[in-house]
Amino acid sequence: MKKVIGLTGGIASGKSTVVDFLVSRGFQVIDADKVVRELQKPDGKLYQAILTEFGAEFFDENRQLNREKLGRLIFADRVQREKLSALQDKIIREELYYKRDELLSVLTEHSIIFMDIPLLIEYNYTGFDEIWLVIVPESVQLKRLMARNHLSEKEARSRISTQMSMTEKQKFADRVFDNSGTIEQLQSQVQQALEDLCPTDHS
Ligand SMILES: CC(C)(COP(=O)(O)OP(=O)(O)OC[C@H]1O[C@@H](n2cnc3c(N)ncnc32)[C@H](O)[C@@H]1O)[C@@H](O)C(=O)NCCC(=O)NCCS
Ligand SMILES: Nc1ncnc2c1ncn2[C@@H]1O[C@H](COP(=O)(O)OP(=O)(O)OP(=O)(O)O)[C@@H](O)[C@H]1O
Repeated sequence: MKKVIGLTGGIASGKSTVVDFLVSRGFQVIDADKVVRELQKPDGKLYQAILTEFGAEFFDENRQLNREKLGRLIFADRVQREKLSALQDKIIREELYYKRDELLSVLTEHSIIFMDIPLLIEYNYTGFDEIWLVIVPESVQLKRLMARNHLSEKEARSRISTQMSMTEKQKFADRVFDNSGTIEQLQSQVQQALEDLCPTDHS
């Protein structure tokens, strides 16, 4: 049987770090953030809608979306966040399911694919054999988010507060990975989960 695993977690929890490990192990991963970025390019399905609703000041001279500027706006303002979500959600969802079906159609029986979807739980994505969740204590999340995105503590806290808490997310997860330690410690938890999922492979 082919399996689809949904991977999720809060902002800067370590999903991409898990994805890097899965890819290094030869797994196919659909990365929602990357798919969204493709859709927001000038020839993508979201470009025109964002331009019309938010205006040219959110794009640079090469017609690339100024992600930092739009991010600053939407994470600080619930109304704008909902406006962006209403604009993008259906198209993102269709594209992710399309990519999943396309991938599944070319893979052999007993294949496993992963879908890294940050808002998987908040936005009610379905159709997974298992949901894997990466968690970190909020203090660690805050530190990593501030460092990665060059945000003030206030900005980082505000981004975290737009998402469901990790405690709440755990109720939906089949597997939980604690990323409060080193990357190697995270990888060994993922390795264990892979061995449980497909005992003969990837050991
Ligand atoms: C606002 C945008 C342009 C900012 O881009 P930027 O490159 O700075 O961030 P990136 O796309 O890498 O997202 C980083 C993280 O922010 C969080 N995040 C993104 N959008 C949202 C949102 N609407 N609500 C809560 N958290 C969000 C997620 O944890 C995501 O992994 C971009 O995040 C966006 O278009 N977001 C809306 C699309 C969306 O819902 N993305 C999540 C895929 S399910
Ligand atoms: N165990 C760890 N120790 C130290 N730094 C880490 C660890 N895991 C991840 N990081 C760093 O924390 C930041 C967030 O990790 P990562 O990008 O994997 O999270 P993410 O969940 O994919 O984030 P987002 O969804 O917001 O893009 C990155 O800068 C990453 O290098």
